[in-house]
Amino acid sequence: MGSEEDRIAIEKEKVLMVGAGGIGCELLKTLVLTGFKHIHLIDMDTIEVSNLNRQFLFRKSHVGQSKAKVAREAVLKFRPGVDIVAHHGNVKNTEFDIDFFKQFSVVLNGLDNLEARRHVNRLCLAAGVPLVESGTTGYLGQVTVHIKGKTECYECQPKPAPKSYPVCTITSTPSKLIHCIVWAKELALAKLFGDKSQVSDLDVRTSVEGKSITSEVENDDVKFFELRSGESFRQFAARVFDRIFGYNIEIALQNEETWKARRQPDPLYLDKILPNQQEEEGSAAEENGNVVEIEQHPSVSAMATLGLKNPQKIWDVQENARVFLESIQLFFKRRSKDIGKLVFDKDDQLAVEFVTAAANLRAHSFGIPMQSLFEAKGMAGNIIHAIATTNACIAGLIVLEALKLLTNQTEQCRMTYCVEHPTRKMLLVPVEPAEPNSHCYVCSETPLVLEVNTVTATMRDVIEKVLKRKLGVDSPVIMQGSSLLYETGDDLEDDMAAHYASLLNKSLASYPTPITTGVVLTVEDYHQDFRCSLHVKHRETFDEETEPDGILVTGDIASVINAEQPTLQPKTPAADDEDLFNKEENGHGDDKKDDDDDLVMFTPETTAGTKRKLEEDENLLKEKLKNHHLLADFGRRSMSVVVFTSWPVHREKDRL
Ligand SMILES: Nc1ncnc2c1ncn2[C@@H]1O[C@H](COP(=O)(O)OP(=O)(O)OP(=O)(O)O)[C@@H](O)[C@H]1O
Ligand SMILES: [Zn+2]
Repeated sequence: MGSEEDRIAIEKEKVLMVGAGGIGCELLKTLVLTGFKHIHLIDMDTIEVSNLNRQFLFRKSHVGQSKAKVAREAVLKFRPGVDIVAHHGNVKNTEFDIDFFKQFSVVLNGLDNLEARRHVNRLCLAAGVPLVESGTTGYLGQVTVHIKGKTECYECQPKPAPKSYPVCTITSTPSKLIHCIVWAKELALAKLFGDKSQVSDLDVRTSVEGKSITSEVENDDVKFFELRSGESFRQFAARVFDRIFGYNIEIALQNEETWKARRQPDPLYLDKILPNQQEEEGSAAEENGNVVEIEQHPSVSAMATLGLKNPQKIWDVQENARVFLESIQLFFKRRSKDIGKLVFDKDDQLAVEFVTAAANLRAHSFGIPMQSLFEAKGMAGNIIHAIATTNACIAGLIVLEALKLLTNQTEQCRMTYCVEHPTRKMLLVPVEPAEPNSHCYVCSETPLVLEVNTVTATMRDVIEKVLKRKLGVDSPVIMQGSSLLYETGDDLEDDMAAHYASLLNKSLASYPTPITTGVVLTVEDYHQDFRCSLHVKHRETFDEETEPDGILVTGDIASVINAEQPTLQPKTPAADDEDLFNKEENGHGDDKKDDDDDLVMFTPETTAGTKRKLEEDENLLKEKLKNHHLLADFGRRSMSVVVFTSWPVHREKDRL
């Protein structure tokens, strides 16, 4: 920072920080030490043990408390005079609306997921507040600056779509462990312990290609996965085991076509794998049957009760079977409050144990090598180990950019990329920000084309698969001309809510005014101050491999959403193939996982004409980055710089 004048100016500015995690802790400390005196801080999370190694404002005694509040208190201890307002909540909550954002001179993001980043981007655009956006993953990091009308917004550039897998690969023909992990996480775990009302187009029952499963069978299937009266937990677990690893595989084998060119899976039955073990073991043996309300233990572990100590050891089939049985029993005995609403969380030890065991058993059946819990957890949770030093560098860069913004030096602002190996002796590579992309559907309201089979797709499909998942819209209002087709909100009258709900499952073509080729839908989200128009185009068929959603959004964001993205992920200790880094498997992920999250992207041809510095560094940068697996297909597109967009979800967790 330059002059005394600047310093005094900074003291008056009010800034908003979003995220008090790895970057956020560093950022808050650096902000106050730089002289910022008015800071609002939003974080929705509470402190976990696994945060402590890098989120240095937190101590063991803080575990379970609000990150935002503890971070504030910790900083006030060494800078008591600073005015810090801590908000424990989701930045997407309606209390953080455009007016809330307008009170700040700049917004600084230290987030870990695409969904929240997009949301903050939209509010910053709406409020006209500049945004400094950041992300780290391992040694890599970036800080980007977004000023409405002057630079790209956060969404001007393509973000790689989360990896998705064809439904049939997951349900019928897995060939990699990640397919089995997706199956265990999204199907088996969800089916046994999740919200059964959630519609899923996947089922634990292995689907038989070419044969439709009748609703009667589906019904039977739902009942099958419920505890029967008089049945012990162990009997239930054993019944589920034989069904999903034995019977369902036998059914799948009946479809000879499927296995002509593939290795046939082996059905697994419990009496063959654990022939002498009919009884409960571990802690599950302490109580039997439908015992009610035993004390709930959120940290209960099947490994612990079975005496399996090393998370890096690959369990054999028997051990996987024992963990599978034990974890189901423990869920019923010690986690019964979670049953019916469980969602996979990488920090949930018992859920990770269940997923590891179920995935390994399925892998074994399909002749796929099994993995240790440590590796499986990394894959299921998309974990890349964080490095505190990278977070600290990135936080420093965020503050530098904020200072430039607040002292009228916006032309000095830079996007800065932190690389693993020096490029021209630089580990921090600065790039001049690009101008706004005139084809951006967020900041330029470019119309989009919605390609969909209007006879089979429903409005629910459009809302879930397109508006929420792909376009990041939270509370969509959908109009066709002047007719309102859908809206949400607490103030909605019951009869209107019922009316919209009744339409949700109707196909688009069967709407009162059919929604088919030529129709333009207008989508708005008032909270985000977002609007766009979707030009509907009926299309009969979609490629199951490349278009598993059966819906495409094209136009200028075609490359953003639908194109196959280069896989440029840095290697981590847990990685053995590209799938590891692509969360949101099979398109089923909730948005969180999304976490996730996008990884690396290129400046595509659509931005030709935008100004880019470092042109001369391009080749060098390419070479350097190639060396550590960052560039997969540099040749395919013309580009001037490599951009890491945002960061893979869940990072460092060394507590296994
Ligand atoms: N929508 C949101 N609203 C408010 N805070 C958010 C939102 N999404 C993410 N965050 C916060 O952003 C922070 C990101 O920090 P970080 O990447 O270090 O993640 P973490 O959850 O602390 O660590 P890990 O993912 O490795 O467990 C977290 O504290 C998280 O709670
Ligand atoms: Zn934009």
